[in-house]
Amino acid sequence: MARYELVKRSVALITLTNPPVNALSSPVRHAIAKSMERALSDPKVTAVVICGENGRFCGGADIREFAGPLRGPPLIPVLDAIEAGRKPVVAAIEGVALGGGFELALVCHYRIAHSKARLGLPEVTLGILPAAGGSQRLPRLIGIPAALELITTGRHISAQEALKLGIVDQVTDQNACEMAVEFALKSVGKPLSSRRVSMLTTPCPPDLDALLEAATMQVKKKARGVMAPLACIQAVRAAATMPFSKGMKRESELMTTLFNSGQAQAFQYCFFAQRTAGKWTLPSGAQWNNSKPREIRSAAVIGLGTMGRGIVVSLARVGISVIAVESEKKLLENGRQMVIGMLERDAKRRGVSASLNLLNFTLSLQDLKDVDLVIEAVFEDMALKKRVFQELSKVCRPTTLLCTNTSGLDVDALAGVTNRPHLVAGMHFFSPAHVMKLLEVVCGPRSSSETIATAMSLGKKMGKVSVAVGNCPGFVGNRMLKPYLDQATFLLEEGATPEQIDKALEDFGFAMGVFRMSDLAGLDVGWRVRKESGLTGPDVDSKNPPRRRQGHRYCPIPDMVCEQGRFGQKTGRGWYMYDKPGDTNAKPDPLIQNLLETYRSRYGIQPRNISDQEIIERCLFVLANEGFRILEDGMAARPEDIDVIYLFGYAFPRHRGGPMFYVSMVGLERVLERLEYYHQAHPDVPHLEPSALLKKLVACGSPPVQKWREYIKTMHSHL
Ligand SMILES: CCCCCCCCCCCCCC(=O)CC(=O)SCCNC(=O)CCNC(=O)[C@H](O)C(C)(C)COP(=O)(O)OP(=O)(O)OC[C@H]1O[C@@H](n2cnc3c(N)ncnc32)[C@H](O)[C@@H]1OP(=O)(O)O
Ligand SMILES: NC(=O)C1=CN([C@@H]2O[C@H](COP(=O)(O)OP(=O)(O)OC[C@H]3O[C@@H](n4cnc5c(N)ncnc54)[C@H](O)[C@@H]3O)[C@@H](O)[C@H]2O)C=CC1
Repeated sequence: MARYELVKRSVALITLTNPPVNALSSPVRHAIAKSMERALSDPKVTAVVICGENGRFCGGADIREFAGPLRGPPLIPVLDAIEAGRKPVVAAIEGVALGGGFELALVCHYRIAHSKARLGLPEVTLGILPAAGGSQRLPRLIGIPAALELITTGRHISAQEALKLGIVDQVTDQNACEMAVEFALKSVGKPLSSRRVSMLTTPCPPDLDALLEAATMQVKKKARGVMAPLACIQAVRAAATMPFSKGMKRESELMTTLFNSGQAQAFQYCFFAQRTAGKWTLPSGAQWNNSKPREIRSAAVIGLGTMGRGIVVSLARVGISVIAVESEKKLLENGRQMVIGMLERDAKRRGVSASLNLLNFTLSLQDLKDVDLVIEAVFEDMALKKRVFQELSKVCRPTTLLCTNTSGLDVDALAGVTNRPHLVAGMHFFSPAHVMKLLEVVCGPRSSSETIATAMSLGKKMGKVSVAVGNCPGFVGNRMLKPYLDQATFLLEEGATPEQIDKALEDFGFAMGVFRMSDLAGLDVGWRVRKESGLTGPDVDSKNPPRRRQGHRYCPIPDMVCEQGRFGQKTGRGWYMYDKPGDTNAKPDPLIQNLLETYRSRYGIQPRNISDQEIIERCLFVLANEGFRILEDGMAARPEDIDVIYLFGYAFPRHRGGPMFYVSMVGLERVLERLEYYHQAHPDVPHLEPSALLKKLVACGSPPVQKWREYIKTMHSHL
């Protein structure tokens, strides 16, 4: 877990050896403590260098250990002993120094970093704070404003920035370990007291209170209801106002509170869920570690509308040459200008040059003969998409992968019109496609393992979090969204207002409630889908009983809003009103209140007071209930995949862990009981009926979410 060697006759070289990231597990902490004791007591040793094996200094605490009781030596005394030692200790930072790894570097007397190294205190992203002295030492080393920013955001910084801030003493392009040994030899005999960061006085700005207040306002606005950044600010205040030992006590108290809050568990669950999601499997036994992806050098995107443009940008910025196709000259020119503008802005932001030379624009599918992969993003119209796929099948070479960005149509039906159904899959991006991190990779029953491996790997290359899902209407994310949206509108019928529902969801942690979000996305999109699926329209409305469609309860209020030309922010009116089209500042609209009152009185609905608790339960329990059905149907492999989809595609608050983790924390028994209650009250809403899997899990004693997979015995697994 750590190797000890004597180099240059007098330098003890301690190498952390815990792949893949040299995390500070219990055996590693033990090995560091023992190695330091040995180095400090050996008269031959005049200096010490600490480094990590395989070019990675240290990725911090072993996060898996947070789930159990502390074993082995605690980290703080191990670190204190390094700092207090009478021989100079140099950290040789290659790869990463994160969290506890950064704190380990901070107790060393000198820090040498490789130019490609990245440093940071990402604890806040795990729902905790740097509690091995990081919150107390960093402000002493670099001052309050810089430390506050790094600790409250968890941002990773480059070696160059670390040098500028005074965190590292030297940056090198050569072997950092060898440089550190040379450096250590030169530092022998120099006084160490000024190198012990805990002994420094925190440089305290005169406007400390105002600074901390501004930081508090900022994190409250950015991360509603999240405790960790606020605790980080309090810890930094302690570093500014207390002696080191008292500050350490405060740091530990704050850590204990966070550890016991439930939020830390949610964040840590998210960390592992994100990594688990990449580990896809297919019923054939093919999976992530036994299937080889193809290399994609060239691609084509068909349709340069909202989605196509972002997809072109996502591909081009990772060096893939793209042919973009439109149906008309004017649309092609418009799309071209939009894509170039987006790529230029993106490149400027990242400080690189825009890869415009990778782009080609055309009106003819004939130009796609030689591309490795195609992503179709034309209108959501099955007949049109089938025509495009038939044409592609004729034009593209037989090995070209054909993917669709459909948000919910049958991918296998598209595969069926081609001469290569095994090379067809869904690549479902989220809007805006060059910004949103989620990619649902839709595995049709005939998609080959190579096709899925390639789509997943291309997603990763584009910086997306890719999740493999089965082929069912709406796939995973949009399939779950429908019952959630339905509940929100049913609550409007029953007496709630858009503002009240949004506030309840925003207090829960969503950055935007469902109605504000719908105004941003555009209400016409859903309206078109409802019209196309026969749920609304003059013909349908006149032939169906009011407030019922296809045998179930139906709320026509969203259609009525659209009929008034209220499509959301873009028209300056939607569920809210805006000063002008395109404005983002949503204000309650008396016309919507009127519409709701008239509607209720027309149907004889007596409005009632609806509590925030009911809003949260009905919207979110029904969301998770559909998630259980998706697991039963085998359309998602595990609850973690559903949570990742909601975290990255629908901005579910991370401190709640995702819909499935959230209900597991509420308690499955309680969720079942409330769904039964609401279903009894609304028997014409089938989505409220508790799913068989939820009932089964409760009957089996409500196991933790990580164990649900053992209980999901699907008849027809699609993944
Ligand atoms: C009642 C309680 C009271 C409490 C009292 C208070 C006293 C407490 C005192 C001391 C506490 C000390 C706490 C501490 O030290 C805090 C920390 O250090 S928290 C950890 C901070 N570090 C991080 O957040 C880094 C996380 N990792 C990453 O960001 C990336 O993995 C990294 C950039 C390092 C590498 O990225 P990449 O190459 O893309 O690889 P992967 O991300 O895919 O990871 C590969 C593999 O490794 C696993 N892994 C990564 N980091 C860790 C880790 N820190 N611990 C465990 N495992 C880790 C990752 O899961 C992957 O494995 P899979 O099997 O694929 O999942
Ligand atoms: N808008 C969204 O938020 C999301 C949409 N999607 C899906 O992405 C696809 C595209 O959606 P949007 O970009 O929103 O639609 P859009 O209407 O903005 O763009 C579609 C584009 O396709 C072009 N097009 C139509 N037929 C064509 C043809 N034969 N050849 C070349 N170009 C053609 C149109 O001219 C138009 O520019 C749909 O399947 C949609 O369901 C998926 C995720 C999110």
